[in-house]
Amino acid sequence: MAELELRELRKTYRSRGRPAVDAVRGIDLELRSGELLGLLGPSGCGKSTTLRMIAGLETVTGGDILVGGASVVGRPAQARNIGVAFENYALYPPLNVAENLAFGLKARRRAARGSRTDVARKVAEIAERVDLTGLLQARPAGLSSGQKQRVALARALIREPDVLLLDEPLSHLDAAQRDTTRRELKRIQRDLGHTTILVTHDQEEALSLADRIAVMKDGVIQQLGTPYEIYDSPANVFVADFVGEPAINLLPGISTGDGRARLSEAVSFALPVKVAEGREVVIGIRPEDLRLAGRDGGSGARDGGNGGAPTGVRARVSAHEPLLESGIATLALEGVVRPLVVLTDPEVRLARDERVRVTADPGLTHVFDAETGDSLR
Ligand SMILES: Nc1ncnc2c1ncn2[C@@H]1O[C@H](COP(=O)(O)OP(=O)(O)OP(=O)(O)O)[C@@H](O)[C@H]1O
Repeated sequence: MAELELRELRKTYRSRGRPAVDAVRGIDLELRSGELLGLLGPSGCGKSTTLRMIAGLETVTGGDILVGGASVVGRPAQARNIGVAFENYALYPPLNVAENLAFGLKARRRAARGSRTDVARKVAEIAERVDLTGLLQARPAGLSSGQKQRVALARALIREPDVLLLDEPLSHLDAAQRDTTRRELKRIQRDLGHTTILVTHDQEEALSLADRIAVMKDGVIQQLGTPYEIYDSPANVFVADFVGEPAINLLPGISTGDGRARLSEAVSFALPVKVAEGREVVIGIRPEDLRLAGRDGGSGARDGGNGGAPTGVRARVSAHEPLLESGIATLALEGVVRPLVVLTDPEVRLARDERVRVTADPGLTHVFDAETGDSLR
């Protein structure tokens, strides 16, 4: 049985004098027990609305939410046993860390008739787990962003929720803190085994933390899969473009019918699948999947070898930015409007206007229908 299940979940915001907004348009999701699912998408795609409906902070327009097989729709937030750690921490400034952690528990203790020592023991336990023991007497104002984040997480965890919801948990942290906190978050989630949804617009966060990722756009899940599936086999142009840094090259072309797509008179690339002649496509090639094959100006404008002739598509260097781990070259292809971005080895140095050749492995090339944007692989 799925620990958390969303069935055809919908939300339409209606406010007087303004057009209705379909924020979530019928999404289906099933989370296994202990799974961490990343809900990834651009601002306004409906991530927070989905999270708020699960938490019980927003009404549901249609569909169902099941926790442990039972519907929670209509139940107030306090009755759902769902832990939420919000982006803005929502800590109580006059209370110290221990009191902030105890706050949610105390309300429950009254209901469950738990003892005062139970609360103190739980606070100490969870503080130890998330490395807050030395800060229990501190007030929120005196904490760093990373520490506040850990308090917010601990407060969500202390109630031993069935489901944990994390809303942009790393967004206020600087790069160094983000790295450490990300690792800690993963460890804590693994250790405690909570079924978790992590909402983020940051692909790196989703790719590194999540067991599976649901990519969302305009209130619809575009693709659900493991980070590898999302990255290696994007379902459409949107997912391909949203996931990957630097972004995938997306180049319009026309299928020649013999396994290639023509981008211009001079340039064609091999396709991973056969596509009918004349069909308009978009070719997707990730910058790291392109190789510089040579630095001469000879003839031949096809990728792949053909009997000793120079291989690769001819290109001219528009810019090259050598970086520590790899460089980024921007190339111009003859007759092609869009630039081609290629990752280069760290030792490579390219001059502006230098002529090079570039090859793509058809096995790593993506092809999409130009009209629908859907993958044809
Ligand atoms: N209370 C509201 N009333 C009307 N429209 C709303 C309300 N809350 C959100 N929306 C709209 O619903 C859509 C989805 O918003 P939501 O906040 O869920 O997106 P999001 O993906 O979480 O974006 P962000 O990352 O910016 O928070 C947006 O078009 C937004 O403007």
